Amino acid sequence: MRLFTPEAMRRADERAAERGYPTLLLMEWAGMKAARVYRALFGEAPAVVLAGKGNNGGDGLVLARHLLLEGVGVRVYAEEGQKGDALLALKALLAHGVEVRPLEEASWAEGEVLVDALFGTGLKGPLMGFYAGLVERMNASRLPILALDLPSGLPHAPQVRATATVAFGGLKTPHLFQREACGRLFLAEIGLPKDLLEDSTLPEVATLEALRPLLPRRPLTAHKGSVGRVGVLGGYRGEGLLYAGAPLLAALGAYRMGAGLVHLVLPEGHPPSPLEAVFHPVPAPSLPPLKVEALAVGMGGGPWGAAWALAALEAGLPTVLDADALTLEVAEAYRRRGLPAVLTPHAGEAARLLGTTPEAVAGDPLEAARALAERTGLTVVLKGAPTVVAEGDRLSVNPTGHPALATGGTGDVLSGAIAALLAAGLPPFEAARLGVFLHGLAGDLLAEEKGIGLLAHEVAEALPRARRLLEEGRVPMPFGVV
Ligand SMILES: NC(=O)C1=CN([C@@H]2O[C@H](COP(=O)(O)OP(=O)(O)OC[C@H]3O[C@@H](n4cnc5c(N)ncnc54)[C@H](O)[C@@H]3O)[C@@H](O)[C@H]2O)[C@H](O)CC1
Ligand SMILES: [K+]
Repeated sequence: MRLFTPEAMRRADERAAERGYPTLLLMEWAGMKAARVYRALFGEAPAVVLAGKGNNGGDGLVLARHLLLEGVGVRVYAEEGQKGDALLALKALLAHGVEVRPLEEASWAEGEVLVDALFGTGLKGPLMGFYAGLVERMNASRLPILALDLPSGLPHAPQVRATATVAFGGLKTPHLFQREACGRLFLAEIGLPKDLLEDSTLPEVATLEALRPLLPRRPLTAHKGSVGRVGVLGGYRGEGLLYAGAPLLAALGAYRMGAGLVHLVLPEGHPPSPLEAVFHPVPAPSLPPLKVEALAVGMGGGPWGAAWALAALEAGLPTVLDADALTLEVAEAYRRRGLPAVLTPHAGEAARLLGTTPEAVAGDPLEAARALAERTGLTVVLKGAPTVVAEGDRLSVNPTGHPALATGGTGDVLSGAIAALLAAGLPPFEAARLGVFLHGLAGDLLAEEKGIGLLAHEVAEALPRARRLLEEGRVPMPFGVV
């Protein structure tokens, strides 16, 4: 599945029109499907439709007609000046004898549901004046709001804070990156030809269908040396012992993602855990002989982070570079050796590597991940909500994951999990997408059971369940499809 920018969606629309597809049909399906979602969420509750003069407003006028036909009370306030399909939608509604009042008179009462059909993908710049005021009044009303296509105002502020949003045709960037404003998310298929939705120049939204075939198969004859062994190099022994748990959590992540054996290379005196690992205490960052197929490097390394990474380079293996191993010098060394390496920065680390601010990275994570992949020539996992995976000109946005994952050590578990998939033979882009998806799903499963307050080792423990759900094709979609 692809992630659209408003421009890309408009392009798909235009190409359908060029082929002779009547765009009024798209609007009819959009309004009809949105009315279906409305009924499922709000039943018989009366609607107040607030419609702009563009096609987003047109969708709202179609929805109003469908609700009316189903016997739901509807009051419509619309801006003047409809053209094209939106004008036809207005005429169809008026033919039913509905009174359409000026938007300036919009008011509502307890028990009603607001339908936000003010602006969709055609919005240019932030809302001001009357529209900003209207959106603020809608949000202050405390009534449920169903947003059509996009909560009006997105991607800027102010914006409608919707109870639910129905995306038409495809998900657009704000649906995943400004999720909070969207409430419950639904994706409505509106009849666009499928090939127009499969534009390979657009980022991917990672789905069950795309990731399931990547899961490494485990034959009956498997043994611990045949399913992928991982080496974890990290930890620091100097002034204080920082993040002593980090490499141990990476080892857990690797084991729970199916590694046959995990070797832990740690500073002498480091607590040895988990019991299942093979320990290699060393006085300073170095690479003992290891029989492994992939490495995870840097966790808890502190001032030793880059030294661990440069020592690990000699193994010539696929490697996950995390935390303190994330420097431009290290990335350049891996690129020059032509080694498949996966960098796993959060926004702060990515900003440091790109020479910008964490706010700039958080403001456009797709672009930041792409730029970092270009700058380093490596695979980048930019951790966030949502996490973005970038390699060359490929971008993948991960739809799983829960705010409960925002806790110490979950990133270390992720690095170990990706290393296990590299060790099992997956190429870096595939290992990263699959690891990120399952790690997020493990968080979703746990958060549903326990709520906020997860521990990173519990996320590792939930990885096998996430993997099984994916294997069986039973991963719940993070959005409804109508
Ligand atoms: N996905 C699809 O294939 C389909 C989507 N549909 C819907 O159409 C809208 C996009 O419609 P468009 O007419 O291009 O734009 P809008 O309705 O979002 O708004 C245009 C309207 O707004 C004015 N405007 C722009 N910026 C501002 C601003 N900052 N302040 C005030 N006014 C502004 C502009 O002048 C226009 O008048 C899409 O989201 C879907 O909902 C189709 O229905 C079917 C196919
Ligand atoms: K809208």
